Amino acid sequence: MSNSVGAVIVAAGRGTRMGTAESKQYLLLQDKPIIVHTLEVFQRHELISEVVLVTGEEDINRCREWVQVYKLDKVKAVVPGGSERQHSVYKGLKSLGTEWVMVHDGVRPFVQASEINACYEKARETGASVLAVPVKDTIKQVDGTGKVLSTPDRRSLWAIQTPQTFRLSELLAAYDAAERDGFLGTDDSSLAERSGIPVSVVEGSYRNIKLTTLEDLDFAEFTERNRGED
Ligand SMILES: Nc1ccn([C@@H]2O[C@H](COP(=O)(O)OP(=O)(O)OP(=O)(O)O)[C@@H](O)[C@H]2O)c(=O)n1
Ligand SMILES: C[C@](O)(CO)[C@H](O)COP(=O)(O)O
Repeated sequence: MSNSVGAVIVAAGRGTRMGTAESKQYLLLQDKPIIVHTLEVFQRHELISEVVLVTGEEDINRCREWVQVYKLDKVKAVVPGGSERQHSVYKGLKSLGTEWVMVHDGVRPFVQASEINACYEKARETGASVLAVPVKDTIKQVDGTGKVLSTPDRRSLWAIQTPQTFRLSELLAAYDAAERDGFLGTDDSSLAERSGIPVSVVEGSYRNIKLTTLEDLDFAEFTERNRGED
């Protein structure tokens, strides 16, 4: 148990921005569902001892079948998610039994093994970590009418990805507090931050995109065809 590392892979979303009939995590990439590509990265990684997969209630059976077919024996549980990502993560966390947890989006299949190592090392060193990349564009804060309000200094802006790595007990406490306070965040770190957990960024790669809209699928096809093991 000491310093054991588990992963919660969330895949209970509907993929409305992708707009496909099939939920994006189940679309095929080189003949294999995207969620399987993601699970395989964690299955292969020597740090990871246990994986919890969170899916839609109606997808549990097919996901359990893929766990068998693709020999994903680190997947210890496939559990139903909730209406928001945060609710899905919370359910996954409650089914995990490791000291550390990496929360990862099921639709980020291009995370590298070396990035998982770097995230874990940073979390051990500083308390918690998130994989991230410096923003490439200039970012502006804009009001509801389209009026530009400010231009934050880009040097302090990072686009946040997953995995996000925490001590499981600390993240669960942060999730309990968020539920109590009715706080809804778009990532796990925002819940940890408000609980006073120090979180550090680990610089990752622009390839670790979250497959969100249709044009991301072209990138995914290209990247999967040219993927090498790191
Ligand atoms: N209720 C939810 C919502 C999202 N997710 C998961 O969280 C990850 C990131 O979410 P996002 O890309 O926003 O996925 P969707 O919610 O499916 O997309 P959309 O917002 O376009 O509907 C995805 O792997 C998604 O399946 C989840 O497990 N449960
Ligand atoms: C967690 C996340 O992937 C970090 O970029 C992101 O915040 C998820 O947000 P979404 O609203 O579910 O796309």
